[in-house]
Amino acid sequence: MRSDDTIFAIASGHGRAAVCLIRISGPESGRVLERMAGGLPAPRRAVVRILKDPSSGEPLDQALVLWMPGPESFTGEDQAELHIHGGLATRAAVLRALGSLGHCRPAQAGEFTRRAFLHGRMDLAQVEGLADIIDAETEAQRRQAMRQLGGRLGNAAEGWRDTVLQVLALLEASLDFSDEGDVPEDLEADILRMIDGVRDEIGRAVADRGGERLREGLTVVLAGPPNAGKSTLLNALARRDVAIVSPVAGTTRDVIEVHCDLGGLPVIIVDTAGLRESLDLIEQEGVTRARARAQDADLVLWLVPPDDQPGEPPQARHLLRVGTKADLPGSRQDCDLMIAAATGEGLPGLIARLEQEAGALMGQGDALVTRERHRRALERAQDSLVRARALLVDGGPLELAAEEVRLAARSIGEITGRVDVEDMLDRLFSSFCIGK
Ligand SMILES: Nc1nc2c(c(=O)[nH]1)N(C=O)[C@@H](CNc1ccc(C(=O)N[C@@H](CCC(=O)O)C(=O)O)cc1)CN2
Ligand SMILES: Nc1nc2c(ncn2[C@@H]2O[C@H](COP(=O)(O)OP(=O)(O)OP(=O)(O)O)[C@@H](O)[C@H]2O)c(=O)[nH]1
Ligand SMILES: [Mg+2]
Repeated sequence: MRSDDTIFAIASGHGRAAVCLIRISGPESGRVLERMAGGLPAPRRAVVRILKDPSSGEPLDQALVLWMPGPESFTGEDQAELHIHGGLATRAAVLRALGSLGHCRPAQAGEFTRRAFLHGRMDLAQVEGLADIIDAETEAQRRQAMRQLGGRLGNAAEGWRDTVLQVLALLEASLDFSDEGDVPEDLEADILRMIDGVRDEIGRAVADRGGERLREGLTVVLAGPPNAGKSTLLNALARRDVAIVSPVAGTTRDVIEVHCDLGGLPVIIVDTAGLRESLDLIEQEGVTRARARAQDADLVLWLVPPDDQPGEPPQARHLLRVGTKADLPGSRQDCDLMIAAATGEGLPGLIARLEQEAGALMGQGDALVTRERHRRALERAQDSLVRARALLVDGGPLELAAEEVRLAARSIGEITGRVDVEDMLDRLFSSFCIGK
C-alpha cells in the first residue's frame, strides 16, 4: 500500500440511499474521470455526467461529478468525487468499474485523512478533532471537536514550542559565544521568565481534565441496596425499559449502561446489582462488579430506600445520596435529593443536578487537552522545563539545560505530530471509517 497510489472509497453511509458519495484521491484521479465520466470537467464545478464502464462503455449511472486538482506541482493531491445514486446494484457496478481500471485501489480506513495529514493539510491534533466530530453525540462534544479541528490545540502547542525553541536558541548562543560557558545575568532572567510562562500555561492546560471527560462521557453509577429502585431510575432516565424491575431483591446482576444526552453533555448511566452479601454466586459476582464500577465512576448516586438501613456506600470519587420511593412513608437520613422514580416525582430536580455536576466536571467544550496522548506529551514537556530551570538556577552544565529544553520542544511537537508519532498513526487512522 503506497501513499502515492490512487485510492477510492464510498464516503457516505453503507446502505441503500438516494445518493452515495465515492471519493477518489491520488495522481490518477483525473484519468479515472477521463475513462469513466467522459473527460475532465472544469475544476471545482459540479457537473452531471453519465458514468460508463471503462472497458464495455456500458452506462452505469447518471452522476454528479466533481474534479478537484491539487496544486500544479503535485498531482498526488488530485481529488475527484462521484455522487451516484445510492442503490446497491449501482454502487457495486461503479466500485467494480473503478477496481477494473488497474491504476487505483480501494482505500484503507482513514486513508484520505492520513494523506491530508502527510501532505501537511492538517496537523495531528486537527485529525483527532475530525475523528471527534464524527464521534460527537452531543452539542458540547461537537463544539469541542470543532475547536480542535479549527486548530485551537495545535496553535497553542505551536506557540509553546516556538517559545521553547527561542529559549534553546539563546542557550546555544551562550554556549557558542561565552567563554565561561554560562548565561549572562540579564539574559538568564529572560530565559527563566520564558520557561516559567510556558510551564504555567501548559500546567493550566493539563490541569483541566474536562476535555477528556467530555470525549469519553461522564459515568454516573446507580448503587444501593437491593430493591432501592436503581433499575426503575435507570429506565426513567433512559425513557425506555432497559433493565428488569421487580419486587424480588437481587434482580439485577449484570452492569447495564445507557448513554444519555443531559443538556448537551454525554452522560453514561450505569445500573448495578444491589449491594449485599449473597450466597448466590451469580449475584455475588454482580455485587463485585457493582463495587468496581462505583469505584471507577465520575459520580455515584447512592440510592437510599425508605424501608432499609442502606449500609455503607461503596468507595467513590464523588457521591450523591438520593432518597428513593418518596411516595412511600419512611425517613431517609441526610439525602441530597428525594425522588420517586416510579411516579417521576423529583426527577427534574435530579436531572438538573446531574447536568450541573456534568457541567462542572466536563466544562462546555472549551478545554485544550482532550486526549491522554496530549496530556502525557505536555506533562513530559513540563518535567523537562522544570529540570532545565533547576539546572540554570543552580549553575549546572549549560549543555544539560539545553538538552532538557530540546526534549521539551520535542514533547510539545508530538501534539501536532511534527515528531515521533509514527507508531501511533496506524492506531489513530484505523479508527476512522473507510472513505474518510
Ligand atoms: N449530489 C447529488 N448527487 C446526485 C444527485 C443529486 O441530486 N445530487 N442525483 C439525483 O438524482 C443523481 C445525479 N443526477 C443529477 C441530475 C441533475 C443534477 C443537477 O444539479 N442539475 C442541475 C443542472 C446541473 C448542471 O448545470 O449540469 C439542474 O437541473 O438545475 C444533479 C444530479 C445522482 N447523484
Ligand atoms: N412505590 C414505589 N416503588 C418503587 C419505586 N421505584 C421502584 N419501586 C419498586 O421497588 C421494587 C424494586 O425496584 P427495582 O428498580 O427493581 O430496584 P433495584 O434497586 O434495581 O433492585 P435490584 O436490582 O434487586 O438491586 C420494584 O417493585 C419497583 O416497582 C418508587 O419510586 N415508588
Ligand atoms: Mg435492578
